[in-house]
Amino acid sequence: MTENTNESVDEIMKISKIKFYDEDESAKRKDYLEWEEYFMGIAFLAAQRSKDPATQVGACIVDDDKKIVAIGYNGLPIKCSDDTFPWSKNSDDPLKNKYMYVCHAEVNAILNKNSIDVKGCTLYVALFPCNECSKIIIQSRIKEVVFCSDKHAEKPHTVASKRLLDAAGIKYRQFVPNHKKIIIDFDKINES
Ligand SMILES: Nc1ccn([C@H]2C[C@H](O)[C@@H](COP(=O)(O)O)O2)c(=O)n1
Repeated sequence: MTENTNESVDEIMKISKIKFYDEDESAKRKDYLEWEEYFMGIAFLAAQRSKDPATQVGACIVDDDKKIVAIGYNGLPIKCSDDTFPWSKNSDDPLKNKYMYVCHAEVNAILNKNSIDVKGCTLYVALFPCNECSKIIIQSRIKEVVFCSDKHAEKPHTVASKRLLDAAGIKYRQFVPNHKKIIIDFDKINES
């Protein structure tokens, strides 16, 4: 009985290693994007839609089946013209700065979801979420945040944000890419 079982395990192991092709000539491509690079790449691509001249942020929300359920980037609310509201950040008059008006990428992604909800999903975002976004991340029951940059780690809005996420038991971790750059070349498809 034991012998038979071991034999079948050996058989399965052999079958799982069978290659139906010549290894050198037809193996799969090696420098494909890992899932996390793909999701963060989508977030960075979405950021290119942002009209903010200083900082473009994108977010991509993914469910447990690795399906993208939401994408967003930082921008003005619907019907608030990109050409009417200010994009500056250093005016002494707060009403002349963008901060009063811009919706953050994370919030836009959550509001634009194409699923019923984002419960249990993972949020990929270029910049660590601020405290206001974290409140909404928590309330929408996102389970994990993967961020690229934490360049505002010392600022109160990031410190507060981490306190909120920690209290709510939401995990967050920094994205570690294999590829430092992803290039989109619209001409490449015409090659070979
Ligand atoms: N997690 C974040 C952080 C920032 N944003 C947006 C909000 C502004 O449009 C811009 C930040 O402006 P800055 O002061 O860096 O010029 O990025 C976001 O969407 N998500």
